[in-house]
Amino acid sequence: MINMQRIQKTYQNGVQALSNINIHIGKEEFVYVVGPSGAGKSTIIKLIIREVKPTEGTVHVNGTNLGDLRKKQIPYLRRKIGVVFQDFKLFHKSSIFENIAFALEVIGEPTDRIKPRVMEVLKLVKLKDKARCKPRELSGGEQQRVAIGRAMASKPAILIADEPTGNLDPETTWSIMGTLEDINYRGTTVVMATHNSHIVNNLKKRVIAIDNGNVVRDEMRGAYSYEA
Ligand SMILES: Nc1ncnc2c1ncn2[C@@H]1O[C@H](COP(=O)(O)OP(=O)(O)OP(=O)(O)O)[C@@H](O)[C@H]1O
Repeated sequence: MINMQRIQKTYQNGVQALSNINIHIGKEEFVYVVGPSGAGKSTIIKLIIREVKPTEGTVHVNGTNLGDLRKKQIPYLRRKIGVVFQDFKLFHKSSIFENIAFALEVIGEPTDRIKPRVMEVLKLVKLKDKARCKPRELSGGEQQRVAIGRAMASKPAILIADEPTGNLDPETTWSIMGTLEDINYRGTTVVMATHNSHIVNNLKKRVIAIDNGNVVRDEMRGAYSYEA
C-alpha cells in the first residue's frame, strides 16, 4: 500500500529532514507515526501525498511510483489518499454540506452522485443533522469530523492524519479516534502522526517512531516511548 525505500530528504535550505527511511505499510493497517518535534513526521506525510519529493529513494503508493507521476496526475493520487490536518482547514463561508461536496466537485464526480455521497459521508461521521450549518457553528470535534468526512468523500484507500487531535480536548479526542478506528475497520489504511502518548499507549496499534530523520522503532501494538 505504502512503500518508502531508502528515502533521504534534504530541503532547499540544506536541512536534512530524513536520512534513510524504509517503511512498508500494508493494506488496512492503522499506524501511528511518533517522534519529537522536528523529527521528520510531517515530511514523511508530505512525501506520501507527493507534496514534496525525496532527494533520494522511492515512494510507492498503491503500486504507483510517485517519482514517475507527472504534475497533472497528482490529483488522481489525491483521490486515493484522504488527508486530515490539526487545524481542520474548512471553508468557513460554506456549509458543512458544501465543504464535503466541494471535495467531490474538484475530482470531477458527476453532479448527480454528489448529494447522495455527501449524505453517506455525513452519516459516516455522524453529522447528518449539521449539513446546513457553517463550520463556526460546530464544536472543534465536529469540525474535525467534517474534515474527516471530506477526506473520505472520494472513498480513498488511505487516510493520512497529521496530528488530527492536536486542537481537541481529551473527550473529543476519543470520539475522533473512534471515528478513525471505524474508518479503518471498514477497510481504509490509516496513518496518523501524533504527539498524544495517551492515545498511542491506550489504543494500541503499530508504532513507527522517528527521531532525527530515522526510524528508531517499528513495533506492532507499540507504546509512545520505551519509558512509557
Ligand atoms: N519546507 C521546509 N523547508 C525547510 N526545512 C523544513 C521544511 N519543512 C520542514 N523542515 C525541517 O525539516 C525537519 C523535519 O520537519 P518535520 O516538519 O518533518 O518534523 P515533524 O516531526 O513533523 O515536527 P512537528 O512534530 O513539530 O510537526 C525540521 O528540522 C524542519 O525544520
